[in-house]
Amino acid sequence: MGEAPAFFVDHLENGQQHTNGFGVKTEPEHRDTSVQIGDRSYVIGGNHEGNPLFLGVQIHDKNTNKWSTPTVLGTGPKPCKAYSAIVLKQGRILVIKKGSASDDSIWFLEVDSPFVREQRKLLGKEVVAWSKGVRGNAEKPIVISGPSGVGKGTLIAMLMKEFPSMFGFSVSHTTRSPRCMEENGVHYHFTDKTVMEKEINDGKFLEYASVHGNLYGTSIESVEVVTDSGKRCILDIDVQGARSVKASSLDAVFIFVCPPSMKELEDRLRARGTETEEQIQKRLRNAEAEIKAGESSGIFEHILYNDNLEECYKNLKNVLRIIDDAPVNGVQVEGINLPKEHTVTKNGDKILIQETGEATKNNMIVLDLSSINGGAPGRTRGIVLDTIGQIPHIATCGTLKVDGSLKHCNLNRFVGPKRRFDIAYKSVTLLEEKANDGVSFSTLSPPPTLCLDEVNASLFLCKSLASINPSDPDPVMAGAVARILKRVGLPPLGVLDVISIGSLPVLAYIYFRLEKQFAWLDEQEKRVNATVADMRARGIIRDR
Ligand SMILES: Nc1ncnc2c1ncn2[C@@H]1O[C@H](COP(=O)(O)OP(=O)(O)OP(=O)(O)O)[C@@H](O)[C@H]1O
Ligand SMILES: Nc1nc2c(ncn2[C@@H]2O[C@H](COP(=O)(O)O)[C@@H](O)[C@H]2O)c(=O)[nH]1
Repeated sequence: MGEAPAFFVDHLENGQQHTNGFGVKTEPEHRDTSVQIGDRSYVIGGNHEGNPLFLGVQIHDKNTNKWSTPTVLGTGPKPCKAYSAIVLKQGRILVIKKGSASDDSIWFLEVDSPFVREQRKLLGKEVVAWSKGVRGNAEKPIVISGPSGVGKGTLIAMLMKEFPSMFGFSVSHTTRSPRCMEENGVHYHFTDKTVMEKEINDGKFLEYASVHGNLYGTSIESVEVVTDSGKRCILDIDVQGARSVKASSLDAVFIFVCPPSMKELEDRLRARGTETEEQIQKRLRNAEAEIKAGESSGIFEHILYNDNLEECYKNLKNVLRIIDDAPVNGVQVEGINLPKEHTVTKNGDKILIQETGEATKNNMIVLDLSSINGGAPGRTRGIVLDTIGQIPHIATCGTLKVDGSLKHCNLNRFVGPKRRFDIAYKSVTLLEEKANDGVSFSTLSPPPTLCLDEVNASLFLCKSLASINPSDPDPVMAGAVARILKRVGLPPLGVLDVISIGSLPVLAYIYFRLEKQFAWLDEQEKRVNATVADMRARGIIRDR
């Protein structure tokens, strides 16, 4: 039997009032939240440097007893009245806005992620980064690189024309002059070198590089704008930029486009007629190094050869596994509003959000972070939210004989209302799933709430909503059972183990009430034993 309890209920008390000596502007009815990571406390609340549109973040260092305001990268959430915060792996804090609209409630504050560490080094100052949580099956952004004139822009234009609701283009910044047909804000954000350098220093760029003598860069905002519109973001950037994005947490698909030959590349550049002879020569010189890097740097998962345009476009669509013109990026199937007043409980990658307050309906929501990807800069994608209603997720429950300790509990046979199981230590076999065949089963468990009042120990077999990793018991069920326990005023439970019914993984939760009511239990057991004996005689259950 697994060691129990394996489940840690870790209620974070939020809404603490902080005196930080730093003058965080907090409205009286607004509550700050503080989380501790190592020697640092991160206080989230109020507004950032007096700007009412940006949620404030302050850091308190225990060692120096000093407060500091970090440079905040990415667009953060707007302030609201209160937050829940939970420390996640990899230097990230999950921040849930209380009482916010469903598409604005889940945020991640990166305080020591690889991206933040990199930016801290680059900018030489304290940095934190926000990324918004995007629900649903979000597709990865796409980075397309290749030498100038190979046809990247042409391929991207074809893709956006055929699938207008699926893809959005990340509009880069550049210090080069616009070409005659180019529009500011559409093809590029044309900018001045000093302005762009300042913005780079302020941490506004996901990546930037000097390309063919000009500065080019992707601002964090450009990527966010596309992602927020529900589209899959395409970045047309050079190999240096692709390298930077690869090192970031954008988690993109990287595609490199090669020309059939240098001669053909030169012909295309000349035919385009947008560069002077000197610029063409420079671009061609750079092309050789780019192609070499593109083919051998390990950055790119896919290399496409753009000889015949139609063919190359078809290959691009194959690589992107495009099926139809459905919106793909972070589109919510249904909006689940998080309760205004709630507590959060963390177990592995799952966060249980339990409604609290006077008018509570006892709703519970599970925020599954096991499939998240991306992060700052940009969005954290792949969040799954599920609601848990009342008890029905507890499929079956029954009593078990306990000889005093969890380690020695003896799981005998258990008969459910319409199912028959053969329960042995750590395994449950579903014998039959139809009605009782005339065998009069006594269901050991009345509805769970009653059951808890009347027995000294109960085993709950809980159907899992999703597949269960044995080393990561599902907090959904733990939460559901915890709620029942709370209702009947009983202390927390321990997770017994993950077992399986056929191929269906279930969690077995055990509750001990080491006092009284043994008589009832004994009576129930007698009934069960009689039933089991009857079933064995009829060959319905078998011995293990
Ligand atoms: N397969 C192809 N065969 C012939 N011409 C092509 C092909 N693909 C693109 N072209 C042409 O080559 C020229 C360069 O293409 P495009 O502007 O798309 O290149 P690019 O890779 O985006 O260049 P840059 O990096 O400079 O923006 C365009 O005139 C385009 O019409
Ligand atoms: N690193 C980045 N490279 C970029 C970006 N936007 C465009 N580019 C690359 O620059 C060259 C030249 O572009 P052109 O429009 O002047 O022909 C091309 O290879 C682009 O891929 C950027 O934001 N970052």
